[in-house]
Amino acid sequence: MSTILEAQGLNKRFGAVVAAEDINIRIASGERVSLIGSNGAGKTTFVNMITGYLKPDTGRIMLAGDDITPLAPRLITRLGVARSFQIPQLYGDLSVLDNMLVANACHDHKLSFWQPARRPEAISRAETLLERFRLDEHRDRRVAELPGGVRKLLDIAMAMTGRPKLLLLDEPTSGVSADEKFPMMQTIMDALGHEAETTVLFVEHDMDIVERHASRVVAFYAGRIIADDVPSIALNADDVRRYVTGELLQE
Ligand SMILES: Nc1ncnc2c1ncn2[C@@H]1O[C@H](COP(=O)(O)OP(=O)(O)OP(=O)(O)O)[C@@H](O)[C@H]1O
Repeated sequence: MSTILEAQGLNKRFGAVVAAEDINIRIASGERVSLIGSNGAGKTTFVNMITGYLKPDTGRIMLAGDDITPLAPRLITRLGVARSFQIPQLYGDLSVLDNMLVANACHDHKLSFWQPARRPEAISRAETLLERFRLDEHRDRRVAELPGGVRKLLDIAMAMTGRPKLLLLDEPTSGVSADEKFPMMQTIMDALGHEAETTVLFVEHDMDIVERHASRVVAFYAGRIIADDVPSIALNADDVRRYVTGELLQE
């Protein structure tokens, strides 16, 4: 498998806080990688450095062999890195379909008088994604009227309109009830299963979800990677049980 993302020696400090310390990681195309770690461990800092919202103090980030470290976030998005947010960034007054079409047009840079968002091929791609994310029944509803879980699914479906090489999900099921959480994650992973060219990195606190849906786990503590392996090994590592799941007492 070809390497889609490579981080080389990333360091990031905020004053005295070490948010990333010598992060080295290579991710192959098609992997489903879960980023785990307690609050403040450095997961979001890592995600923000990949998307360009934060620049590392030292180190490099390569996307499909190209150095993206100095690039602005919108250029990194254009090269194929998409993300969803803990709090979805949606247009409440527009319909679900129109949110999809705006996301698609923003990705294509084709939103203009001459290239309206409602092009047949854009509508067809949007409808396919809505179906895969089980959002088709909501197609014509105003986003402001939708429950939180549905909005989260829409946010991820919107991120997929441009067929990204790399999709970053920040706690996709946070804020969703325990009953909804597992079916929702299943829907997300089933939908992403149709997009074989997209590699997925997801931040997750629920270890049952990690075990079920990740092909690889990268665990952070105090800005460092303390485990990087398949779930059955990473989740049983002493440092992970000590600093992430709390199963062992901290020394
Ligand atoms: N913009 C910032 N300014 C100052 N400190 C920051 C900033 N962003 C992150 N930090 C600090 O860097 C450390 C790592 O934070 P980060 O948000 O990456 O952790 P996290 O693993 O994503 O945690 P959580 O699970 O709570 O989201 C924390 O100590 C945090 O307070």
